[in-house]
Amino acid sequence: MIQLRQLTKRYGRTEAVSDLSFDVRPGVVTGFLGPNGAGKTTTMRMILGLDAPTSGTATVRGRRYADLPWPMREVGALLDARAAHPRRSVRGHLLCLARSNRIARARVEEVIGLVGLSRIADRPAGALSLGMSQRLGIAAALLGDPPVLVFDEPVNGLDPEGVRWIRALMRGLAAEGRTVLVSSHLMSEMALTAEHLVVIGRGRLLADTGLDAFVRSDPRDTVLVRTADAEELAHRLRDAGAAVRRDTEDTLVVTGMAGPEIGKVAMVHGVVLHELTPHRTSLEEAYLELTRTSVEFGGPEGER
Ligand SMILES: Nc1ncnc2c1ncn2[C@@H]1O[C@H](COP(=O)(O)OP(=O)(O)OP(=O)(O)O)[C@@H](O)[C@H]1O
Repeated sequence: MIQLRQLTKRYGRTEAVSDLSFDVRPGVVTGFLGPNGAGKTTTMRMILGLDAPTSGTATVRGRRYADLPWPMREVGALLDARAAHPRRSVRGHLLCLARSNRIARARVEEVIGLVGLSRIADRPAGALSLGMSQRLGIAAALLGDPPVLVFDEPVNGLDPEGVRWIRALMRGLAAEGRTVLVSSHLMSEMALTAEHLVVIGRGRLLADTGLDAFVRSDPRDTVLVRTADAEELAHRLRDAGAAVRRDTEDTLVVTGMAGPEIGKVAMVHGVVLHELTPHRTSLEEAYLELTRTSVEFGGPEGER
């Protein structure tokens, strides 16, 4: 479990993270979403003790990172895939981390196999492709077999095979009962990986919800209705409480009433329908709408 309470980080006049409170629970992948510059990396760095909060707290299993006796055994992280010393080999890098955290040598070989780097374990880290570096970063995160994992944009720069592999890995880790927090600025990516979503914009919490509830709660679902009696039906539907917009001569866009009820109203008033198509707001649309203002006003300030 990761817990954030009123977590705030200021850099000069920029408030990168503002009063952020949420829990990341075990057993599911939690997607941490927000547009560029929203504060995801800063939040993760505070969870991992790499940045000190201006105020508030971030704890892993009830303790601040600095108070964890064997941090790598409590929480594994992938923040910067190119963090390994470029001249050190894949195996050498992992052995070095294992030694300093009193992790058995056998575990190094295990994680090398787990991330599929066995064939290139003697290659220097600096000679790896971005995808291979990501795998090495993930191997390092898994080294201490930690119950909590934090991944910052892990699919960045990966080919489709690598992306599928990471998705399966994260879901597998969560299925083992671990706490998995993974950041992305792409809703399309999170829709395929996460069960729970935490969305932030300009450092503030915008949503903390299950993936399903995220779209279900959207009031902008519409039904497209085509009929030769558009005028008459629009009138009847409005009387029944729906919001109706006339799209073309024979097309209405109805909000606030589901397809079956619209059909019933039409039948009662003898209106023949030519089409009745529900349009569920997609995750992507709901996400864009939610973060719209954070992007608009994020402007140049949002750039590092
Ligand atoms: N070390 C720093 N010094 C000054 N400002 C910083 C620093 N680190 C982050 N910021 C600012 O804090 C804000 C949040 O940045 P952060 O990198 O956490 O966002 P992000 O959501 O991870 O974005 P991205 O998806 O682009 O990585 C930005 O406005 C950024 O410019």
